[in-house]
Order: sequence, then structure tokens, then C-alpha cells
Amino acid sequence: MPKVLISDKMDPKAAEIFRARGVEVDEIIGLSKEELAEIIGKYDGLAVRSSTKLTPKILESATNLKVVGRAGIGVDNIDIPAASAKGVVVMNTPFGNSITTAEHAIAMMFALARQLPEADASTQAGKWEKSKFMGVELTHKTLGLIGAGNIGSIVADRAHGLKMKVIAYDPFLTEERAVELGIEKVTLDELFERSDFLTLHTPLTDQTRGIVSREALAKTKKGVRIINCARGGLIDEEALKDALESGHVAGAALDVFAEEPAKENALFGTPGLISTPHLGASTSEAQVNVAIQVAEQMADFLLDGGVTNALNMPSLTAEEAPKLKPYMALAKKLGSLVGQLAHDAVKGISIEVEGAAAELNQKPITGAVLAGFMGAYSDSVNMVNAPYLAKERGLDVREIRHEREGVYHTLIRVAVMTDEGEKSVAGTLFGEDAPRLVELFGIKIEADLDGDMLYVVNEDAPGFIGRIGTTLGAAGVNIGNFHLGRRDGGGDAVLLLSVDQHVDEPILLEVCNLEGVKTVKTLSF
Ligand SMILES: NC(=O)c1ccc[n+]([C@@H]2O[C@H](COP(=O)([O-])OP(=O)(O)OC[C@H]3O[C@@H](n4cnc5c(N)ncnc54)[C@H](O)[C@@H]3O)[C@@H](O)[C@H]2O)c1
Ligand SMILES: O=C(O)CC[C@@H](O)C(=O)O
Repeated sequence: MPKVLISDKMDPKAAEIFRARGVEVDEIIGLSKEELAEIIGKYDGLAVRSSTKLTPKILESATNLKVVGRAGIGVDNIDIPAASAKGVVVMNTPFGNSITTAEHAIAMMFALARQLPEADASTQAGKWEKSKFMGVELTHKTLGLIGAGNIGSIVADRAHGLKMKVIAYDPFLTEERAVELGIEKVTLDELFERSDFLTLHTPLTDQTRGIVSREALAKTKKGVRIINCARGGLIDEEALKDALESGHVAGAALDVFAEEPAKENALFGTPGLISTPHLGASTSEAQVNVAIQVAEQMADFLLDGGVTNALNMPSLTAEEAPKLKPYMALAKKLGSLVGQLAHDAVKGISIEVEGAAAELNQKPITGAVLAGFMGAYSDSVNMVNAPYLAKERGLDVREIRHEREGVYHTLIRVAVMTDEGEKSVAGTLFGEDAPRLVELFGIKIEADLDGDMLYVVNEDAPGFIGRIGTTLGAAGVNIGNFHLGRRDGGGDAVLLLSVDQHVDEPILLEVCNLEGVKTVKTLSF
């Protein structure tokens, strides 16, 4: 009988389901990391919320662990690469707490508009300060969403009921989906300039970290009110404190903090701040939903090998898996490349397989492309839910199969349709299993897509490679590999550099300022 440990406070339904399905379960809450490392070796499954940190060190001791289930959305507390390397499947429950979290954001918005916590404290202190707490109405105010995925779109729906005007910045949101949601799609700057209330609903990624920065706050309307029920690192907390103190920001309601548990924080005590201890998902309904889902999914996997909502594993049969594995690795890298490089709203994506790839089940290849593509925008996407999410968001997904064999024995081409037209990338397998990019936006280029990379488009003129090499060298960035491509007949050249470390913003700016540079972007695989 498989054995599961529930190591965070979870609705009793989870344990009930495990037992009913024939899975042995222990519930031990509040273990230190040393205690967890000591006992984890006994378990086949680990069910967590956000308190348990599944680090590489703990995984080292997890000699029997096969699956980790996160009763919730964010998996920041689980080291997924380390779990994958160890062959441990990581699952989450991407939709179970969305309504609850959206409702928390709306509650925070009301609390800010009418200063409810301060008014409550003052009234209970016997002060009856009726004239001190002048509020604002929500009706006809503009609500700016950063991120309009599952939770953001529910917030938009509720805000419409409150007669608010909803605008959103989300690079993944198509015009069609925005129209369907009744949201006006705007640029990030416009969102900062126009919002009376601003609410965040994105995962924490390299692109979203510090998205509400000091510079961004300076662009906001005086008197803006800010709500964050997503992830702490999205806001520069020091800058927010200054903006609250100066009165530029009228109020901020935070459920999440850069460091959690936030027992101390520089923002605490700042006038206009409302805070809750990461309560977004804390309703009995949501906790029942996520507990049931996580227990069912983990029991399915441990008892029957069924895979649902896995973040690091495709749904596959035992025979297909080994053959498909290198093709899926290639597909995911190509999807991730276009996801990271597509700046405009993508309306559709086509996945074309040719040669040996055309003889295989195309669904997992498509799933891998979509997981790679959408993984550039959201951390809760996986092979299983990526096609569903793509459909829900109006992304037109096309699969094309050619039996023919071209220059390469096998080829996968991924094309995205944007307002600016179609852009495509293509890759093959070198040998049996080495994924290799062979074409990028119409330019022939051969590259491994691996680790940290730099994508540069420049004028095809002499001396450029020397200049970029010198600039990166002077900044202490070691180049592992250079891949070059140029458009036939002249014009732009493309450079893909493998670098030994993530290239920070100031260095990126230096590269950007080099003569002849048209575009620079960091990539990560
Ligand atoms: N406070 C809580 O207890 C609580 C509960 C549930 C979820 N969350 C967090 O809320 C966040 C949103 O969850 P969700 O289920 O809506 O996720 P989701 O993946 O459905 O939506 C995220 C959206 O963010 C968009 N996005 C990605 N990068 C962006 C960028 N650079 N700029 C603007 N938008 C960008 C994506 O396109 C997507 O539409 C996650 O961070 C999740 O962990 C918090
Ligand atoms: O489990 C919780 O309480 C928080 C969950 C939330 O942050 C999530 O990402 O699902």
C-alpha cells in the first residue's frame, strides 16, 4: 500500500480520500526541515500547501518519493527542477482556489475604499471618528489588472458587477479574449497612468518580479489604491512604503509579501496599509476543493499511474513514453522560445511535424509545445492543462503532419500568429535525442537551447561580434557558445549566445546601446 505524508494544514477531506482509495496516510504538520528530511524516506507521496519547502536537500533524503501534490496553485515552495531530476512528479490544483482568491482581492478593494480596518480599530477604541474616514466609491472607477488569467478574469467579472471600468495588461491576453471578458487591453504604462485601483494577478517570474517598481509607481495616478493577492515579489516594497508615506498612493492592501511568513516587514505601520497573512486561498470551500483534488490526483497516480495536472510530466502510456521523450523535449524548447520572443498577443499557434516525428502520437508533442509556450507567461501550466488553457483563452491551435522527410530526418516547426503576421521557429534532433534549433524567424541558425541565453538581432555589419564579446567580457559574463545566423541577401543577423549566468538589466542595457543592435532579450531554458 503506498504511503503519503500530509505535511501542511489541509482539509480533512484529503486524508479521508487517501484512506478510502487504499493509500496509507500520516498527517504531521509543522515539521522542521531536519525533521522532514529524517522521515521523508518512508513516503511515496507528499501533500503540501505553501509552508513545507521541498528543497534539493530534502529531496536527497526522499528515496521513495514518487509524487508531490500541491493543494493550491503556486509551486514556489517546491524545487521543480530538483524534483524532476529525481523523477518525482509535481502536481498542483490550478483552479480550486481561484474564485476564493479573486473574492479576497475584491474584499481588499472594498477595505481600501472605505478604510475598514482603521475605522473598525478606531470605533472599537471608543473614538467615533466619523469625519476622519471619508471613503471613495468603486462605481465608475477604473480597475487595472496586471494579469488576466484564471483569477484576474474572475476579478474582472466581479468588478463589472460593481460597475467598474476594467483595463488589463497581460501580454498573453488576445483581443478576442479581452472582448469576451469585457476588458480593455492596455500597455503597462497606460495601466499605471489610468488605474484608480490596481490589482496584481500574475505569477512571480523573471518578467514580473518588481513589476510595480519605483518608476512604475511614479507613473500612477495620485491617490491610486493597490491590491496584491498574487505574489510578494511583484511589488518593490520600499518604493511602495515611500509612495504611501508621501500620500501619492492612497492605500495598499497586501496579502502576500516578499519574505513570508512576514512577521516583520518595513511596510508594517505605514499609513494606508492593509495586510492579511496570505489568506487569499483560505476559505472552507477552496480548501475542500484543493484537498479533494490533490488527494484524488495523487491516489490516481500512486495506484494506477494516471497523471493529472502534473507540472513536470506529460500524460503518456508506458510504451509511448521513451520514444516520445526527446521529441517532447525539443517541442517544449521551441514552444518556450516563441513564448519568450513573441511580444504581441498571440492569436494562434501551429505545430507542424515532419519525418520521424510524424510517425508518433502528436498530442504529447503539441502539449509540450503549449506547455513551453505558456510556461513563458505562467508557472501553473503543465502538459495536461496547457491545451485546455489554450482553448479557454481562445488560442487557435493547429496540428499539421507531413509524412514526407525534408532536409532533416525529423522536424518540428512552431509558428505563432500575431497582429504582425506569422513567425516561426523549427528544430530537429541531432542523433537520436539531442534537440537542436535549426531556424529562427526565417533565419537558418543551429543552436542548443539550454540554460541562460541572450538573443540579439543586429545589423549584419563587420565588427559587431568583437564589440559584444568585449562588452560581455568586461561585465564578467562568460560566453559558453555563439550561434550565428543571417538573412539570405543581407539585412539583419541573429545571435544566440549561451552564457554562464543570467544577464542583468544594466549589462543588457550596455549591449542594447552597442552600435547596430536592434533587439536584445534574455532567454532561459
Ligand atoms: N494569495 C493567495 O493565496 C493566492 C491563491 C491562489 C493563487 N495565487 C497566485 O495568484 C497568481 C495568479 O494565479 P492564476 O491562477 O490567475 O494564474 P494564471 O496562470 O491563470 O494567470 C496568470 C496570468 O498572468 C499573466 N502574465 C504572465 N506574465 C505576465 C506579465 N509579465 N505581465 C502581465 N501578465 C502576465 C499570464 O498571461 C496569465 O494570464 C499566481 O501567482 C498564484 O500563485 C495566490
Ligand atoms: O495554500 C495557501 O494558503 C496559499 C495558496 C496560494 O498561494 C496558491 O498559489 O494557490
